[in-house]
Formats: sequence, structure tokens, C-alpha cells
Amino acid sequence: MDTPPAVRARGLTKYFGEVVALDGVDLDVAPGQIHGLVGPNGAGKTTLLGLLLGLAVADSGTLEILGTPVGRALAVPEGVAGFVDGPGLYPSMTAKQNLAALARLRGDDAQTMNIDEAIDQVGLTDVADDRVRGFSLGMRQRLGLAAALLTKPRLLVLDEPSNGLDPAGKKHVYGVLTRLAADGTAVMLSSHRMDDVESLCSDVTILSTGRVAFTGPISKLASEDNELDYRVLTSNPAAARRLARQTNGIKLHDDDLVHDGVELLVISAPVPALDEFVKRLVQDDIAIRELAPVVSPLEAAFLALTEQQENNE
Ligand SMILES: Nc1ncnc2c1ncn2[C@@H]1O[C@H](COP(=O)(O)OP(=O)(O)OP(=O)(O)O)[C@@H](O)[C@H]1O
Repeated sequence: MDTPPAVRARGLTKYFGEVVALDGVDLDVAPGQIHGLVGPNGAGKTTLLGLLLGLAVADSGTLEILGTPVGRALAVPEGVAGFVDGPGLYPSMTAKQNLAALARLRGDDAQTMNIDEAIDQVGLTDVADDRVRGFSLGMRQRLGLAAALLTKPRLLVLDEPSNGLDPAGKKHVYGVLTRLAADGTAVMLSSHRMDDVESLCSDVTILSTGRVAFTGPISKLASEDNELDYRVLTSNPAAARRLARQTNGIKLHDDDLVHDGVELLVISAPVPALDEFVKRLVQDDIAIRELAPVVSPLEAAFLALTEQQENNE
């Protein structure tokens, strides 16, 4: 039998009084997929994640989680774990006691073995017996993730999981999420960091004022026709500039930058024109020391799609 999708939403709509927080949202998340949810402030990200966690119900539309239709009752759907607006923790208890209490609340036996393992997975072993009151935001986020891991979820839902994490903490947590996904758990997470979403997620949904501006594989956003801005650092900026002028489809920006005393060209180009430019640089013996988009394809799409939708309001 085929494994059902982790999430299948059609036409989800949610109002808060007059405010339409979600407006006809369709969403598909496959098992083992890490799916990013991005959008400007107030776009509806937390509201959507809350529906997946059973913290609220939609006013209309249908939602199936792990193959089971979600009803009108407020309850965490079977197989789902996660948190929005930060994990709910007891400040006066230690990290370990928090996990034991949460397990008891769910009616599970507090299996010390699993608790130690979950704490180890998120890298909190050294502070397992410290009270949560003294934990930083990043440590709380990690403990919240450990609490979710204890339930062995098939869908993990996280609101801004990298909030408060230092670069090492982020790398650790992303490693945990990547391994979970490799074992078949679907992960849905919101973020304001496009670079994080690009490095971690295979798919993304861009929300703008409650509507889906894009949903699908991130690779589809980097379409060959899209024109992106690139920074180009070469061994011969003057010759590179001449070649850029002679290559069809390349637009040369006037505001070149100076990087460590070397002139950096800034160009706009669709992928085929960029390919042609690179070939010509190589033919003319000009070394390419750096070639990178000024903003990533996800960030460029995010800005274009959300601006477009806001202008249509
Ligand atoms: N409990 C609530 N009562 C009233 N309005 C709400 C409530 N929750 C959300 N909203 C409104 O619904 C819209 C979507 O909010 P939501 O928190 O889902 O956005 P978000 O994308 O998570 O924003 P942010 O990036 O700022 O966290 C906003 O206009 C918000 O003001």
C-alpha cells in the first residue's frame, strides 16, 4: 500500500473576525520531505502550522494529515508533533524532568532511555539536569525539539525552529531534521531566513496575505528564464566588462563594487546568457574567482511574488 501524504490541504480558509488569515490554501507535503513555509509578517504561517498541529480548525476547506481527515475537534492529530510560538516548558523543572512530565501528560511511560536519547540528539546532555529557567532561547528550542522527537512523529511541525540558535546549534538541529526526514518523517517549518530554507528544504510554500504565491520544489524557482543579479570577480575586470557588453542578454550594472581592492562586476542575466558569458571568459583566459547570485533564487522569487500579490490587493 502506498504511504499517504503527510499533508494534503485543499482550500483551507481561516478567519479571525474580519481578518482572513488563510485564504484558500492548497498544500501537499510528502513523507520524508522537508518543506519550508515562508512569507512576510502576518502572511498566515503560524495560523497554517497551528491547523496542522490541531490547535485550531479551519473555517472551510479540507485537511488530511497522514491520510486521516482532520475533524472539528481541537486535538493533535495522531503521528504529529511540534510547536508554534515556542515550546511549552516548565521553567522550574530540569530539561529531563520536563520531558518526563510531557511524556506522562501524554500517558506514555517516561522511558528514561528515550528521554536521554532525545536530549542527546539535540545536544543538551551537558545541561540535562539544569533547570529550564536559566535556558537561552536556543536551548529552549532544542528542548522543544527533543520533546517532539520523543513521540517519534511522522509529521514534525516547527515554527521558526532556528530562532535563537547560534551557527553551531543550527547545524546540529538541521542535522537532526535531515536524519529524521531520511527516515521518512515529513518536516514542515516556517522561517524568515531564505538561506536556511534553501539549505535545508527541498520544497517551499510562499504565503502572502493568506494566499499561496508559490508551492513546490525550490529548484523550480530557479527557472532558466528568470533573470538574476550576479556578482562576478575575475582576474581581469576591464576585459570581463568588455566581454559582458558584447554578450547578448547580459546587463551590466554601473554600480560596480570594489572587493579587497579588486573591481567586482554586477550583472543581470538569465541562465543561458550567463553560460555564454562564462564560456567567453574562459576562452579569453580570464580566471573567474567568484560568481554568485546577489540574492538567491528563493529570495528573488519571494520578493517578486509577495510584492506582486500585495500590488494586486
Ligand atoms: N488569535 C488571533 N486573533 C486575531 N487575529 C489573529 C490571530 N492570529 C493571527 N491573527 C491574524 O491573522 C493573520 C496571520 O497571522 P499569522 O500569525 O498566522 O502570520 P505569520 O505569517 O505567522 O506572521 P509572523 O511572520 O509575523 O509570525 C495576521 O493578520 C494576524 O494579525
